[in-house]
Amino acid sequence: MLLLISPDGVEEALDCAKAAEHLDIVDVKKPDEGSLGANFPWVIREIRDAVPADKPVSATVGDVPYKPGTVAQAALGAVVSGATYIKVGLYGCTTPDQGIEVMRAVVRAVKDHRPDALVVASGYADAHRIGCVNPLAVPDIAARSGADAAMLDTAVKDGTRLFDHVPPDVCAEFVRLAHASGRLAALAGSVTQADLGPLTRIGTDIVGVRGAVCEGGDRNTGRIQPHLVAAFRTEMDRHAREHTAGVSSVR
Ligand SMILES: O=C[C@H](O)COP(=O)(O)O
Repeated sequence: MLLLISPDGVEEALDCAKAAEHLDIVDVKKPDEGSLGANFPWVIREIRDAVPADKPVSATVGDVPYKPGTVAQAALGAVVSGATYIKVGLYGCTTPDQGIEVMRAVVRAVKDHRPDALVVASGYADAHRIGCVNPLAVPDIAARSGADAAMLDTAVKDGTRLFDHVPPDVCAEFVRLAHASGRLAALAGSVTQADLGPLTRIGTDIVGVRGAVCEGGDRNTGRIQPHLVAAFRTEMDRHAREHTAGVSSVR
């Protein structure tokens, strides 16, 4: 499982750079503009320059409306600015067809410019609170639009967690559906170390984290702490080892 960490700007990205050996992807967002709030192009560029070249930079395009042209242009802005994972939060899409239309436009805009960039279709575990597409529709939206990954995050950051809205067995189905069409499965939403056991067991490819590696566990008032990133990774590695040992002992 890969660890994606979301700093809120250049200063925090520098703290991520100090913990670079413990993380896999640096994810640029602007939390005060929403769960998947988009940051400025120059911030993406500065963060790309600040983190080691072997660490991919991801950028969120926003909690987007059902406006395929607008979103495609924003996605192109993110990839031109140096991000190679482009995440789109399908906030304003109320049906799978709308999600597919938006994501097809994003895939074309991104891959025309940079074919090796990865496009991530993100839904929300608490979709019922905002009226957007059902979480289990997201893997199919990713598959039918040509996106590379299906993701879930929480839309409302009020302390409720991924598993409060989509329990582990449903997340397992999400991962299964994503894998069945050859997509990666990414999960996030106030994930803590306590969630790493189930996330590992169900085969999650990428876990996205911010609050759990911020001072005081607070994604808004706390800053990312390199030692918390290291501790999170240690716990991920422990679960990965235990899972591998468990799988081989039942063979
Ligand atoms: O993409 C990952 C998100 O930034 C997760 O943030 P969070 O752990 O504070 O919910």
